[in-house]
Amino acid sequence: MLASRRLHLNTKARVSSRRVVAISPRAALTDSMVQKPLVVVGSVNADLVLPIERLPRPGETLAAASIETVPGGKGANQAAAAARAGYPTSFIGQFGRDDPNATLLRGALAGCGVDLSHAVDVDGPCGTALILLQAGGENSIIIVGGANQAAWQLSDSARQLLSGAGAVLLQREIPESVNLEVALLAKAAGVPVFLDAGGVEGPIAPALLACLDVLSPNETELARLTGLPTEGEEQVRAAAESLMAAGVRSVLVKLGADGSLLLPGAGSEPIRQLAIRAPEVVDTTGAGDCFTATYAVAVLEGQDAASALRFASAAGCLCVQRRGAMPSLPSRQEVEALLAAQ
Ligand SMILES: Nc1ncnc2c1ncn2[C@@H]1O[C@H](COP(=O)(O)OP(=O)(O)OP(=O)(O)O)[C@@H](O)[C@H]1O
Repeated sequence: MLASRRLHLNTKARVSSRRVVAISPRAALTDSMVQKPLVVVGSVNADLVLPIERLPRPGETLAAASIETVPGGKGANQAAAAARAGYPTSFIGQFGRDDPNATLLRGALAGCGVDLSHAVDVDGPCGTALILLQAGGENSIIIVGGANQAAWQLSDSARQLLSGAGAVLLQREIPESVNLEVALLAKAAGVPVFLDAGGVEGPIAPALLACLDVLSPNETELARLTGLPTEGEEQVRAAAESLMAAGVRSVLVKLGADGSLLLPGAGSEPIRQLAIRAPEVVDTTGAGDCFTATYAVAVLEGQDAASALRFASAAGCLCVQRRGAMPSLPSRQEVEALLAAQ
């Protein structure tokens, strides 16, 4: 989360945004789907985290205080978040066959309860992110796509899983052609498609936009995707509406400590959810992944849009109070306890 991209909302906007409109986000998400798994197709990375005072200048060598390898990647984070939230979740992704980090990554996902039976091993390294964590909290990140960007071939069993899923959740850290293939397959089977806009920064192809039931950008991604300003709630809403005009069914904008804004669908009023106040913000890494995934879980469970937003906000609030991405994902019990305390 970039501090500079946060909205400055006026009081009027905040008050009016508290209005709750009970509406089912998607007619397709009926009770009969509750037991069908959420299938996350996406990236998995080994995050190499190096705390440093500042970035080295060209030709300069600096010492890092430590190096830590932690599981990450938007696909893996989102799969882990959904599973931790108590929903049956499968992950379709690619691990580097000869990369020792693959064991760590598989173990972390399995430990969160994610079904990995449709994940595959490919030649080469795992996706890897070198995270230069500077004093003051700023991150500079270099990504090696590795297995995430290698050739993908969806197996027949993976296709079957996707066709019978409760919903499919995508991000933008694997080839966009794979996202399109999966989205088309899901759409043909009547399976709702969620896309978190995080990852590659380019435009989304119209054919992919037309498959999306839920597109979830943060306001920076929203501005880049639409070419429109997103400096205040009205601008965010207008930019989100332009995505709906391009064929997306609903848009869920993440606004960091300012909460979120959902445009549930044509003819339905936007729903503004304020963030649940975190007593201490330790690390916002992964909050967006946690939010999108837990929103998908709540929708799959049949919660109405306003309840689903509150559920995801509680999960996001808990996530920012702990360090790391995957290690900070809250359990179902923690989310429910926080909601009960509101
Ligand atoms: N400081 C905070 N306090 C409480 N809740 C927060 C805070 N930051 C984020 N959240 C919750 O998490 C949600 C997602 O966070 P955010 O908007 O930062 O996503 P993001 O920009 O995609 O994050 P990232 O890229 O860091 O994963 C917010 O909509 C909010 O509900």
